[in-house]
Amino acid sequence: MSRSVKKLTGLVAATFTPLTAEGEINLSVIGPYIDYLIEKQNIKSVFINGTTGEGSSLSVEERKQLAGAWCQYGRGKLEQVIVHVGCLSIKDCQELARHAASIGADGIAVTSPSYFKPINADALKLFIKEVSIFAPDLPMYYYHLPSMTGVAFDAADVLNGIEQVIPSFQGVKYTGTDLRDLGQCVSYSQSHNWSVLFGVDEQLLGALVLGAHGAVGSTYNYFGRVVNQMLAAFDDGNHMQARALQFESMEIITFAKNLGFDVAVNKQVMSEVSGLAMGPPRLPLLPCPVLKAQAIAQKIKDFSQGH
Ligand SMILES: CC(=O)N[C@@H]([C@@H](O)[C@H](O)[C@H](O)CO)[C@@H](O)CC(=O)C(=O)O
Repeated sequence: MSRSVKKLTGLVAATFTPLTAEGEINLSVIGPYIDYLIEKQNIKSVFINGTTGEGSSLSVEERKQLAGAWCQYGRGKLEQVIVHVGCLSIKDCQELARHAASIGADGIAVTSPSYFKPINADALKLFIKEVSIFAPDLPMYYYHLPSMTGVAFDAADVLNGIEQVIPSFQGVKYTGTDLRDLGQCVSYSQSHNWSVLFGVDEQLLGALVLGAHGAVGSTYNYFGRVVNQMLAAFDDGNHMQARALQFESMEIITFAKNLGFDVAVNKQVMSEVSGLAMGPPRLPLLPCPVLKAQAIAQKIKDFSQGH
């Protein structure tokens, strides 16, 4: 990798993909969405086309158009646009990686394929390497997501020695709850100056204690401003304050989970809280009843107003 790397830290919003009522991608929302994240949520970096963004339900062409719009409208406003390029076909991953490099993205991330699965960490490393060579100058992040991919070998095993095969490797987005494995990722990353970003929003404080450098998550879209206060309290050594804020976010997420909190519900919640028209989810996800989203959104608004 030739250019110097901006280390990815702090809160990163895993963005939703705006769709029209007819189910087509709605690029007109991206500009106002970026302004909303910066002005109302104090969020300056995004992770697009991931789980929250229904990336696996989008065509390669749609993913390219979205990545193009995020990079175009985010230029000079956002600090980092990370493009998730994970797909079942390595050819699609490679095409998306090459495209991300051509539009000036700041990094790419890849999940493990989840239909034909790698048989071990070495096979997954090889897969990530074969994607990375299509964007050799872009920081590459492994997106560890065992709950969705079913690929559950330790992320630390994937990181171990990966710098020898992928010079552009820069860290891991860890969406899992195994704190032993997470800690080992942080430990290994230290000597490489890589980033470990945590992806379970309701457990972020535990990950910060272990040394995570930031977080990528859906809830930072609508309460990132308050979670930034939690990060500041933690950095100041005010653990009581940090814990109180994490408890409040836990309570909201638990409330939402008890109502059935999938990406479709989450997307409608974002529309209710932000006023941006995120539109429906794409099948197989089903639209969320508005009253359910409004109940969750009200909790979020109360949380935000209280801070
Ligand atoms: C499985 C899942 O969707 N996890 C979310 C979390 O932000 C999650 O919505 C939150 O912790 C609430 O459970 C993120 O990690 C996903 C994410 O970063 C992405 O959209 O790629």
